[in-house]
Amino acid sequence: MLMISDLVVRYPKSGENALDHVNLSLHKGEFVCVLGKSGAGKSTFIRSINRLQVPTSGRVTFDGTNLTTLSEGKMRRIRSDMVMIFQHFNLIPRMTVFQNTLTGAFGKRPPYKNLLGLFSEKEKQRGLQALQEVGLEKHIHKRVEALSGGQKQRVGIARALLQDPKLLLGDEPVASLDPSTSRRIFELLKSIHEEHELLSIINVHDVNLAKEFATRIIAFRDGKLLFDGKPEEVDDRMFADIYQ
Ligand SMILES: Nc1ncnc2c1ncn2[C@@H]1O[C@H](COP(=O)(O)OP(=O)(O)OP(=O)(O)O)[C@@H](O)[C@H]1O
Repeated sequence: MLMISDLVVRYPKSGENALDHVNLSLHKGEFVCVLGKSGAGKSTFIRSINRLQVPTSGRVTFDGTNLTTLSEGKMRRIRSDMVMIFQHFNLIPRMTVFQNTLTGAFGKRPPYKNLLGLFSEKEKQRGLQALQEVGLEKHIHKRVEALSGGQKQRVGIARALLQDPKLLLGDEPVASLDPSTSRRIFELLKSIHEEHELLSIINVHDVNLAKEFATRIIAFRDGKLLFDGKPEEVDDRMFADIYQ
């Protein structure tokens, strides 16, 4: 489903590659957690997949389409199959839970409808259903700025569901949350992943969360792919290698 071939990212004025000749093949149904110490390249990797970060060289192929050479218009269409969950939620603070959730449908609608904020009954029904899935149906009319961090991330996930994605990307989605809330968010992500048969690729700092939820773990060190394997293969020695 997703092929990463010889991917290199070098930021301007940097003497080193943030991602250094990475090769990976990732499949539908995999819940991939990405590990690595700060600066290892995790975020650059996630952002290169949906071309928020343009690769310096190499290739990202999604469902048979080479994204690296795609025009911005075609990329926008492909991006509507990909969704990103962010550390700081990226919600619109003054809008309600319901309004924020409905913006998830924007990528698949004509722009004038988005400008006018017109939503069909079917879209509204889908919004409500997504909020039920994340357990926020009682809060639909609250402004998101009044919510806790965990609730905000649930809105982020409901919004993602409205997009009906095939690929879920998470750039440190629990880094701003306490340990028990983080665990609940991972439980939710995993159940949504299974329910909607996604490929999920999620950066996480907490190795225990990765080991508990991932079906596959990859780890970067200095931009290079250091590990690619099963969660139980991340033993103390590998842990030390990743975080040395
Ligand atoms: N916009 C940028 N301009 C220049 N260098 C950058 C930029 N973004 C990241 N880098 C550098 O690229 C390397 C990889 O950064 P990246 O953010 O991908 O790491 P990370 O593993 O996600 O780190 P963290 O866990 O701290 O978020 C680092 O050396 C970082 O300093």
